[in-house]
Amino acid sequence: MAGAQEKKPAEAGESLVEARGVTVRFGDQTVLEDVSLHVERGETLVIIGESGCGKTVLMKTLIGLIAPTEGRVVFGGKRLDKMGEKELSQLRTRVGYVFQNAALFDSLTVADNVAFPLVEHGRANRETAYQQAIERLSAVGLPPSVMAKRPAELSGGMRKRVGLARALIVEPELLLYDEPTTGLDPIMSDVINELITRTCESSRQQGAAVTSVIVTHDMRSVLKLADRIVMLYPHTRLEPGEPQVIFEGTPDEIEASDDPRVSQFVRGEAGERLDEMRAEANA
Ligand SMILES: Nc1ncnc2c1ncn2[C@@H]1O[C@H](COP(=O)(O)OP(=O)(O)OP(=O)(O)O)[C@@H](O)[C@H]1O
Repeated sequence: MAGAQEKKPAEAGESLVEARGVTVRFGDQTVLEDVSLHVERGETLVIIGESGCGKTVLMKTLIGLIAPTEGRVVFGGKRLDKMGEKELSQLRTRVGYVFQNAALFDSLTVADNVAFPLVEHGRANRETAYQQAIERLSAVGLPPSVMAKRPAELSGGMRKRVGLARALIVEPELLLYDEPTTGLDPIMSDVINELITRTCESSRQQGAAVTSVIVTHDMRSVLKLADRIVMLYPHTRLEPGEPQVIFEGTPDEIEASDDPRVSQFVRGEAGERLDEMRAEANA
């Protein structure tokens, strides 16, 4: 927490990406309704909320992997819906995505997985990319012995670190993390959090502070990493007219929140949820 308070966004107030009145529907299911948020350059924004409330959908919408049904997304001052496929794919080269399940290619070695984005974007030949992959893997604490292995031969914590190395190799301006610690033991979770913190710090020291958006349920990660937190509430459980973003603020503010929906989540208490879920399942 102290660490989170000391951190300062590089250019506070300037948005890198903004969602403005975003609604996302899949068929007749509304996942997001009229959601607005901004991500400031250089900050670490953490998106929390219960499973299925639309956190991943929101994160994918921010980089144009999902197009909003209504509303718009503005990235670096430009509307995504006005960009062509070429411009969108160029924009995505500025983004590193650490997927929930690491999303590695099983048929490639660990080193080739990490080198892949550089080769794919034509930013390095295979040999140079491979050398850089080795450096990135060593920076996340993976020994040379894993380079030639296949992802399936690694533990979950190792795969997450490979996924992080692959996202970092393009030196992104925006890093998106989808549940980076899910499924890991507390020590390995903290290792991942420490790597995320160090990535932010070293980018700041180099004068090009990375902007990070992290989706997580893990309150330890939230309190350790967040400059700012946004909490989403499931659309199905909102009263008509209620906003879907039910909290926006700092780690200190969320701990002091008197909204029972927020404090219940922060404390990890089920409250009436089991009975509500049974009622929903029987409806
Ligand atoms: N491409 C898609 N097509 C149809 N429905 C989708 C699609 N992507 C997500 N959904 C639905 O949108 C809802 C929100 O999904 P999302 O993955 O954003 O939730 P989440 O808050 O990230 O959940 P979790 O914490 O469990 O990962 C879910 O009901 C999901 O089934």
